[in-house]
Amino acid sequence: MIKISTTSTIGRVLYKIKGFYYIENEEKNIFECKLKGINKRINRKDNCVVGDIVEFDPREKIINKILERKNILKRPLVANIDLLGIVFSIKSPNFDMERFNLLLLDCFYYNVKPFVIINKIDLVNNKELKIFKNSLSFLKNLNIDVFYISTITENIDTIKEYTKNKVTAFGGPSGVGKSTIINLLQNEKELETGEISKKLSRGRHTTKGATILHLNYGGYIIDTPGFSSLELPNIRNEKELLELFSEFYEYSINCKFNNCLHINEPNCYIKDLVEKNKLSKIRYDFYIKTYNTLKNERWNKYD
Ligand SMILES: Nc1nc2c(ncn2[C@@H]2O[C@H](COP(=O)(O)OP(=O)(O)OP(=O)(O)O)[C@@H](O)[C@H]2O)c(=O)[nH]1
Ligand SMILES: [Zn+2]
Repeated sequence: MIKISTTSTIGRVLYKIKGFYYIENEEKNIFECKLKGINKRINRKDNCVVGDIVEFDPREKIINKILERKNILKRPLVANIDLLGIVFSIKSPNFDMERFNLLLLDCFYYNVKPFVIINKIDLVNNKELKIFKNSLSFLKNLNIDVFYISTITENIDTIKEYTKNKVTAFGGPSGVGKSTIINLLQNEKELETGEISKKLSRGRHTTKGATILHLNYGGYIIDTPGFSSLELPNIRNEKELLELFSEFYEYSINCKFNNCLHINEPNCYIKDLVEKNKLSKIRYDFYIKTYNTLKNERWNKYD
């Protein structure tokens, strides 16, 4: 058991500048602290990161302990995210299904709950929108919520409601409207908590890392939309890959082989379902492609 001194307080790391951590306590006061030596011993970048919930001593200005994390993302390096908003535009730039699936895979791998925002629907007609929605119908099987929006022609109150009292990060390709959306969510806040916002923007100019911002309607937002990787996470084997395709899981007990990878095996129930349009071919093809990439570029090295 670690002894907690009487001055110890719990707070969240909002941002980090040159070895100083800016921690917010429950009363929304911000404290500048350093990391206690013992926590620094292993010299790693992820010792203490933005989003960490920490025990700190406000008098000594020292972080004593980092509490267990719910999750940690690598890019941006942030911990304890409740939601990741995957933002794409339907057009301009065109929607990119492969990249979209890669981001979903990242979410499952890092144990972050995703939701999807398809922006710029003002650029298509009703028919095009309907066809597009159909191509993303597989999200329902994955229990992923999706919002079709335009920051120009619609208000985004549904997204405010959804992110209320949550820690939300946004990711997606360049130019899809992430900053526009974040600004719309942020705007009212500027008026009410100008003081904190001033402090935070000071941090923003001097740090390249992630920053967490308040939402006036409750909750936080990560303002570094750096989660847009095209690289596969470190999936170590077939089993780990299959775990990231949860929609296959419940059906795979019907495959002839209980270790079926749903590739070339006979009597594969998953392949049957895909042929009958009962499982998304888009997702299945992405699975096969990912499997092949990992097998050729990573796993065979350990054979
Ligand atoms: N037609 C249309 N344009 C939009 C919409 N939302 C944003 N835009 C425009 O799209 C462009 C890119 O928006 P940003 O918010 O800068 O996109 P971003 O995703 O933050 O881009 P990066 O900062 O490069 O990652 C801007 O010119 C916006 O005005 C929308 O709903 N419809
Ligand atoms: Zn199978």
